[in-house]
Amino acid sequence: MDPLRPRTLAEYVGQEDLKRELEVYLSAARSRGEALDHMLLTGYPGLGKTTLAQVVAHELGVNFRITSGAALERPGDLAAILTTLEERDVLFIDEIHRLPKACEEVLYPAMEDFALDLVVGKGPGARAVRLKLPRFTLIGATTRPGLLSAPLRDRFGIVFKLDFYDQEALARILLRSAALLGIRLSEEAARVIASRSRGTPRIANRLLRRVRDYAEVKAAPEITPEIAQEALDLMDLDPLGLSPLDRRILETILEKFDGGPVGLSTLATALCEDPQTLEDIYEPYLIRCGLLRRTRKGRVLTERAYAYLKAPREGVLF
Ligand SMILES: Nc1ncnc2c1ncn2[C@@H]1O[C@H](COP(=O)(O)OP(=O)(O)OP(=O)(O)O)[C@@H](O)[C@H]1O
Ligand SMILES: [Mg+2]
Repeated sequence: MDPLRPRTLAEYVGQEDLKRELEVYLSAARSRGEALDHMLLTGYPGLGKTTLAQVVAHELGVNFRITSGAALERPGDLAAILTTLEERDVLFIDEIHRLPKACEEVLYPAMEDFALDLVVGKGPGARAVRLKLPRFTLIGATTRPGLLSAPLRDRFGIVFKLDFYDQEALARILLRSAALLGIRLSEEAARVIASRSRGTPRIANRLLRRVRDYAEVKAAPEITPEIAQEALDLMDLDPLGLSPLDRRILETILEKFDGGPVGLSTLATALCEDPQTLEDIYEPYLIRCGLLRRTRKGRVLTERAYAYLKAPREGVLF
């Protein structure tokens, strides 16, 4: 268990709009004594989807069952989980876009009618049996909502998209984590680490652990802004939190493709990286920083990227 994972909605930092809305649905479900409507969480890796699903179960005071679209191979795998759920439980399916079609079809009646359709027997004697399931809440999480089939997407009554966190929220997460880990971290130092965390709590917590290592080796009793800065410099993270690979992406588009547009797979080949990883892990933050744009023709560097790379833009003639 991740000791830094918030358990209650109050401990869950940031995502204020989402939390306000969720509060309403939680208290309505609680006061009616009903299961919460099915909920889909989308957002880039490390933004807190799994954490939020756990928080929901905790706030409802019900069991939290967790599985993943990649782990469910056959319909029977899913049926085995569904039949052990209790009334109002939360079933969390991570990476739900990876759920096989046959499992998805088991989910439709389960989500809609709280029923499990089974075929008993073989050949001409086979018959369909409908099992009643308890009313439960399915929470699906995905980094790639576009891959979900429409019938599945439409069965979620609540859909939330998690955003990147601002610096202030990340600094609060870092101060909370530091307190839990018994690390002395100044507020100023928290802001330094936050600024390089790519808007992502998981990265913030990871950087905190690395900075702590550095502080320990330097025998520093407290993480000051200077110590944090030195440790982050050592990791080769620049002021935007860009890693060497992020910079290589921008440089490659500039040097090999004249600033773009360049298609994802061509770019991935030039970088010797997996296109999926580029698209899911690296590009979103570059886009958020205003350094990269996705166009129909491919990826293009922005003015800001040119300034960042300190390369003069080819003369634009009017
Ligand atoms: N809102 C938050 N407040 C405080 N800490 C958070 C918050 N969101 C996430 N975290 C921290 O960041 C870590 C990553 O969160 P989590 O595992 O929930 O991300 P995720 O969106 O499920 O990522 P993935 O898509 O990679 O599964 C957690 O261990 C938790 O400690
Ligand atoms: Mg997760």
